[in-house]
Order: sequence, then C-alpha cells, then structure tokens
Amino acid sequence: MAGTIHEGPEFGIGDFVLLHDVTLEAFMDNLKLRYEKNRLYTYIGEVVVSVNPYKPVDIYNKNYVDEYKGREIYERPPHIFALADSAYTTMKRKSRDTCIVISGESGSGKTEASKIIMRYIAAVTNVGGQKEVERVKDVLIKSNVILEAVWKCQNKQE
Ligand SMILES: Nc1ncnc2c1ncn2[C@@H]1O[C@H](COP(=O)(O)OP(=O)(O)OP(=O)(O)O)[C@@H](O)[C@H]1O
Repeated sequence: MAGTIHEGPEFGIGDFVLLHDVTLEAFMDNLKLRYEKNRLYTYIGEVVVSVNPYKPVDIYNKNYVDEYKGREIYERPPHIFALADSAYTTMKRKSRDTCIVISGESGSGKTEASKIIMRYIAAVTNVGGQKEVERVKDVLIKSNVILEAVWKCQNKQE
C-alpha cells in the first residue's frame, strides 16, 4: 500500500535485482507471492514488471498519486506511478522528449498501463497543461484501436 516506505519480507522481493536465485522458478514464485499480497508491480532495476489482475484494483486513486508525486523511484513500493513520475520529472528537468516502452503479450495490460500513465501525468501537471495531456491521451487511446486492427490483419495474412 502506498504510504509504506519499505515493504516487509512478507511481500517478497520488490526488485528482482536482489533475487538470490536467478531462476525462472524463483522469479515466478516471487511474482506470485507479491500478487497474492496485492502487489502488481515489481522492479528489475528501472524496469517495472506488471501482473494483470483482470479485476478492478484501487491503487490508482488520488492518495496514490500524492504518495508518488515528486518522489524518487525507490522511496515507495514498486508502482507504475513511480515510473511515470520518474519519466515525467526527467523530461521536465532535461527539457527533452522522453518515452516509456510498454511491452507484453496480447491482453497483458499494455493499453491499460498507457492510460494509467497518462492519467497520472494529467493529475500531476498544472491545470494549463492538463487539457493537452487529456488530448494526447485521447489520441493514444483512439490510435490504439487502429494499430490493433492493422496488427490483427497482418497476422491473419501470415
Ligand atoms: N492494471 C489493471 N487493472 C485492472 N485490470 C486490468 C489492468 N490492466 C489490464 N487489465 C484488464 O485486462 C484487459 C486487457 O488489458 P489491455 O487491453 O490493456 O491489454 P493489451 O496488452 O493492450 O492487449 P492487446 O495487445 O491485445 O491490445 C483490460 O480490458 C482490463 O480488463
């Protein structure tokens, strides 16, 4: 839960870099343990591994936004907001475009993740910038449908 700076051992390992046994079994066991404790996110350094819960989860509300806003990535338990905040802060600090690469198999939650990130950025942006973030979010969501259709057509032809 947001608000807890350090997670106890009951939540498994929050960063796979700290895993003792680098085996698929140990990796999956840790993911499973964390998921059972409602921890959808686990780091591998600066990469965020996300498990799709396939059910509504109350971990994206304003309290969570406030907990992650302006924090360093390791100050709070692993969360997609930490990644979004880090990318956003870096973009502002360096005045350079930045990107977050989201990958995973079909249905793994990529579209949801991009919406969650955009919503977070809209929430932490000043009022003047919020409209633009909303516009980009809408373009992103609409373009996703087209991209998906093209991708499915291509795969049918193969
Ligand atoms: N963080 C989440 N919380 C709750 N449900 C989620 C979350 N992420 C994904 N889901 C559920 O999983 C479904 C599939 O997710 P999504 O559409 O984002 O997958 P995708 O990776 O974009 O799939 P595709 O590649 O086929 O477009 C969503 O409709 C939603 O029901």
